[in-house]
Amino acid sequence: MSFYISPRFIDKLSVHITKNYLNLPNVKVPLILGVHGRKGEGKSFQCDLVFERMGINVVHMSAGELESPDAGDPARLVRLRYREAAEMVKVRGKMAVLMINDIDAGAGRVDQYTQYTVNTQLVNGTLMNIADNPTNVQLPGSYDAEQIQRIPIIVTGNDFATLYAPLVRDGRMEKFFWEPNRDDRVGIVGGIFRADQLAKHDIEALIDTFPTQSIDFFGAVRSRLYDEQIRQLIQEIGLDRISQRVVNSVERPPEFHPPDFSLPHLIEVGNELVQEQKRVQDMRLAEEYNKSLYFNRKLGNTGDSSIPKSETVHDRDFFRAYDPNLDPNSDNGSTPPLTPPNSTSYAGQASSTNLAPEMISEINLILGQGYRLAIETVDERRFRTGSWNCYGTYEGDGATAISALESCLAEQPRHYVRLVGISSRDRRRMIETIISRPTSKNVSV
Ligand SMILES: Nc1ncnc2c1ncn2[C@@H]1O[C@H](COP(=O)(O)OP(=O)(O)OP(=O)(O)O)[C@@H](O)[C@H]1O
Repeated sequence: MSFYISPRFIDKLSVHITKNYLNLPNVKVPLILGVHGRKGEGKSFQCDLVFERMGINVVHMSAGELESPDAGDPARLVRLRYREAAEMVKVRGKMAVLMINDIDAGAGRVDQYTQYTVNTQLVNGTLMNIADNPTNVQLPGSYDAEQIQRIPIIVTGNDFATLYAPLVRDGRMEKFFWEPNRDDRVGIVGGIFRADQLAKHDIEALIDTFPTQSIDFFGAVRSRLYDEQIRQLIQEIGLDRISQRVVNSVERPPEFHPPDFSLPHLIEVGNELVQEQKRVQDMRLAEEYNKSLYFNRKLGNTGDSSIPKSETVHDRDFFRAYDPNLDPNSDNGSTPPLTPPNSTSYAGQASSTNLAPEMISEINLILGQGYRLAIETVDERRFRTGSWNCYGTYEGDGATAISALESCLAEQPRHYVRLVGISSRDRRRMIETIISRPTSKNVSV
């Protein structure tokens, strides 16, 4: 099947790779190309398509190989794979690249709670070292005086800010932020459905119905269409015999007729997937609620990169909210006790309330700390600029706050709603938690 590759993607990769094989006079070429962007937008997939189109060899590494119980192993493996690629060029007479997928998952440091291991340090150091001396990459225990072929390295990832900053600097890594525009999306999704002969206007309509979804989503929709026939096959053969029929059979492999590729059916299947994403998201919100309650209050941790960075409440402020004895000027990073505060339980919690228990707990938590509670809302457009409106502020009485929140959620179902705990002493915003997101649109996970 011939897939679509974005021309911008081909251009960036082909120029980077070719440039690394040329001897440009007095030009220092970065060895690493970092392709970063949202998950599931086709970074790795398109890299492979470009390599295939260029007819070049690839040596792959993945995030999982960048960590090991034995310190030093991953860094050694990076060197080994790099040298393998250099050897390939020599033997096969073709360009080769070293491709490291999802590097931030293996060598990145997400926050101060992610362990920065010896391996993380060594992998970052090794890549820096290779970027600085690409023709002199040695394996431990031996020294090869002969120079080796310079091999361009392509890395993909979601958030390069988690990588060691000197590795990402311009002389070592050229950066390419991959965010498909509508034309790219139409081309790529058209490629996914090419064999099914979907009309261009149907593809456009499908993309416009799910504008926030990544490319990966549309591949999953296509795959889901075959489920009905597979279910039927299992029923016909029997659950106990399906294994033999599929894996170890003298019969011909089962055949499937083209499923229903009509636009309404695609949208129906897409909506099912969105519902499942939402369930995952809801679970994650609950988990984050619990985690953030005791550890940190970074609003950006919900995975929604559109949350403005200015919304971040610093951990120290949060802990200070729980421990007023902490010196407000101290920045010594001393670890606060990880025990939850004694939140005053709100005795009048109405059993008839429609609010989720987490929302009630959040209200209790804020009022229990003696803070003023503010309910703030914002529509989807203004959410990106962080222009929240105050719905109301409440003090002391939990019942009033609960009924106000109920009214707010009923009145503004298409808005983001957050609860804010404000210190009465200095009016600082000590806690901010988004407790509701728009239900009308598909918010991608
Ligand atoms: N050009 C394309 N043509 C057809 N399908 C594509 C294309 N690009 C991406 N896809 C589909 O999207 C899926 C996700 O792509 P890929 O794994 O490359 O995303 P990614 O951006 O690297 O994601 P992550 O950051 O999560 O690793 C692929 O498995 C494939 O099904």
